[in-house]
Amino acid sequence: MKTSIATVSISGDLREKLAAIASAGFDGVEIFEQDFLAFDGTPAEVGRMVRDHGLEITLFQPFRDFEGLPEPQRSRAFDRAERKFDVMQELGTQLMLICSNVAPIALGGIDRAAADFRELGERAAKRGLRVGYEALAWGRHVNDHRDAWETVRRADHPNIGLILDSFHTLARGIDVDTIRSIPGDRIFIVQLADAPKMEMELLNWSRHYRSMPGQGDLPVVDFMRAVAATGYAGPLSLEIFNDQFRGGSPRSIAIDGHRSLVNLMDHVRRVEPAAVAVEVPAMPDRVRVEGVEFVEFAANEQEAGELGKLLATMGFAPKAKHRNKDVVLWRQGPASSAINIVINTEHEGLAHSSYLVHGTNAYALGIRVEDAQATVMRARALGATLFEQQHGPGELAIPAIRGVGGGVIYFIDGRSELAGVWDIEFEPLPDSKANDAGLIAVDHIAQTMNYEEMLTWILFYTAIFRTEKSPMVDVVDPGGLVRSQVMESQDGALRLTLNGAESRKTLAGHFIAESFGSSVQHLAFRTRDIFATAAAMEKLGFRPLKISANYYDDLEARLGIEPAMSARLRTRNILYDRDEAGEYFQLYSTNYGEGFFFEVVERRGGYRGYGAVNAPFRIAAQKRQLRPAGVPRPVSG
Ligand SMILES: O=C(O)c1ccc(O)c(O)c1
Ligand SMILES: [Mg+2]
Repeated sequence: MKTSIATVSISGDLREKLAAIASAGFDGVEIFEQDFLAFDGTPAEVGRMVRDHGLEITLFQPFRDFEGLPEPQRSRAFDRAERKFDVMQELGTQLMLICSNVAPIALGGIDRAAADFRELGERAAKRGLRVGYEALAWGRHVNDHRDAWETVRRADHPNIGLILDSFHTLARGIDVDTIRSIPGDRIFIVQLADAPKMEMELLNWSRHYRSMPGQGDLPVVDFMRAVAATGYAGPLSLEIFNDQFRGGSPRSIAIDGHRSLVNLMDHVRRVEPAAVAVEVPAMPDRVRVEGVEFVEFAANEQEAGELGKLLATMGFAPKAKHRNKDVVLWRQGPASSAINIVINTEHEGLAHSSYLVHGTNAYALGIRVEDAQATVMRARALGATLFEQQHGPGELAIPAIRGVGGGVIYFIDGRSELAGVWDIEFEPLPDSKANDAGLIAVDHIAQTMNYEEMLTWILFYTAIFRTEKSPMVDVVDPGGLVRSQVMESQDGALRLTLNGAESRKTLAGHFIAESFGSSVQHLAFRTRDIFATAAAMEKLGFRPLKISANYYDDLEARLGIEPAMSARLRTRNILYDRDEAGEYFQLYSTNYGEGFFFEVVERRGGYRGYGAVNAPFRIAAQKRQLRPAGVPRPVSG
C-alpha cells in the first residue's frame, strides 16, 4: 500500500515540507490548497517539484460547500469546481476531495446532493479527473460516512467515490463495522489521524489536536481493519491538523508519520485476516520485553564516586569491573535476577560524549528481550537509528538503537552469548561486605523531555515494544504543569513513564535545562517490604527526601489510614496510595545533581499506578531541597 501525507501535517514552507516528506520515505502527498496558494510558483512548478522528489500527488483538497445548494450558489459552485479542475490538471493530479457542506444555505437531501455529484462526475470525467466525497464530522447535513456513502452510491458515477477519514468517523463514535460493506473500489482515498480523548467541540478537536495513528486514544486500528476488509488497496494518507506539529521540526514530524503508518499496517495485517491488500515490508512482531537488564550511567571519576556512594546507601555494591574499560558494575541481588547499574567513566565513545553534553546521566538502558536481533530488525523497519560502537577484542557486539536524548537502548537476550555479557566482558571485584537492602528489580524508568517530544517517543516505544499506554495525565508542579504518560507491558516487565515539561520552572523543566536535554530523571527500584528496606537503607546512611507533616495529616483524613500506620509512614518519609486492586508505597532519595533521583516502591496486591496523587508533594519537597527558600541560586560561570 502506498503511503501518503497531507502537506498540512508538516511545518515549514512547501519546499521544506516536500523535502521532509520525501526523505521520510512517503510515496505520495496530498496538496492542501492553503499550502499551494501560499507558494510563489505556478501549479505546474509545484507539480514538477513534487515529482522531482519522487513523490506523486495523491489528492488535491479541500473543496468546500459544494453539494445541495440553491441557485444561484449552485451554478457558482460548479464554476468554482471547474477552476480547481484547471489547477489540478496543471498540478498533475487526478483526485479532488470535497468535504460535506457546512454552509447555512445548504439544503440537504441525499438525492439532491447525489444529483449534484453525478453532474460533477460527468464534468470530471471529461478531463480524466475523479472526485471523492468526505463527511466532515460537523457537516451541516452530512456528518457521517454512511450518509456520504449513500450519496456516492446514488450518484452512481464511476468518477465519484467516497473518502474516509478516521478522525471524522471515530470522533463521532460511529461503528467502524459499517465500513465493511462498502466496496473497496468505491473508496477513492483513506485519510488517517488519531487524537487524544478530550471533551471538546468536534471542529476544534479536529483542527488542533489530531495526532499520528498510535499517538492518541482513538481506535484507529479497528477503523483500519474495517477498511482493509473492503479490499481497499489505495493510498493511506495522514491528514494531521496539530498546532504543535505546525511549529515542530518538519523532518522529525515526517519520520514519526511514516513510522506510524508502517506500524499501523503491520499491526492490521497481523490481526485482520481480511487484510489481503495491506502490504508492508516483512518485520518481526512487536517485541515482548522480559525485563530491564541494566541501566548505565556516564560520569566523570569524581561524580562516579558520589553516585557510587549513593548507590551503596541503597544496598548496591561494586561487583565487577570491565576487562578493557573504565566501567564498573554495581549490583544488588542474586546474579540470576540482580539489579545491574553500570557506571561508565571512559574518556571516549558515546558515554563520554554524553557526559560532556549532559553531565552525569543514565544514558543507556539494557532491555532483556526474547530475541535481540529481531528487536533491532523491527526497530530498523520502523526507522529507528541503529547504534554501533567499536568494540574491543573479546567484547560482544550488543545490538542497540538510539533512544531519548541521544541515549542508547541495548538489547540482551537468552538465546545468544549476549546473556553471558557480565562474565564475558567483566571480571569480578573482591567481595565487599554483604549489605543488601532488599531491592529486587527496576520497577520503572522515568524519562523527562520537552513536551513537544513526547508524542515522538510514545510512538517509538509502543511501535517497537509490546506496551500499552494509558491516557496522559497532568502532574501539578508548583512551577507549572508536567504531562505524564505511562507505557507498560501487560506483566509489568517494562514500565516507562515519560514526563513532558512545558515550563522551565517545573522540576522537570529545570532538569532538562540544567542537563541540556532529555534524559532519565528517575529510576525506581522495587522491594517486597518497604519498611524493612527503608530501615536497612537508613543504616547504610541513606538520606530520604523529607516529606511534610501536612501530607500525613491529609493522608489520614483522605484515606482513613490508621494512626499507627500513618506514624510508620511518617517516620520513614514513605508516601502512600491505593486503588481498588491494591496499595503503593514510595520512598525517594534526595536529588543527585540537578534533579536526578532514585525511588523505592512496594506494590501490594494488583496496584497498577505510579502514585500520581503524591507527585505534587514529592516535587514540592524536592524543590525545597534544590533551592532552599530565600537562598538565591549561585550564578555558575
Ligand atoms: O477541518 C476541515 O475543514 C477539513 C478539511 C478537509 C479534510 O479532509 C478534513 O478532514 C477536515
Ligand atoms: Mg479529511
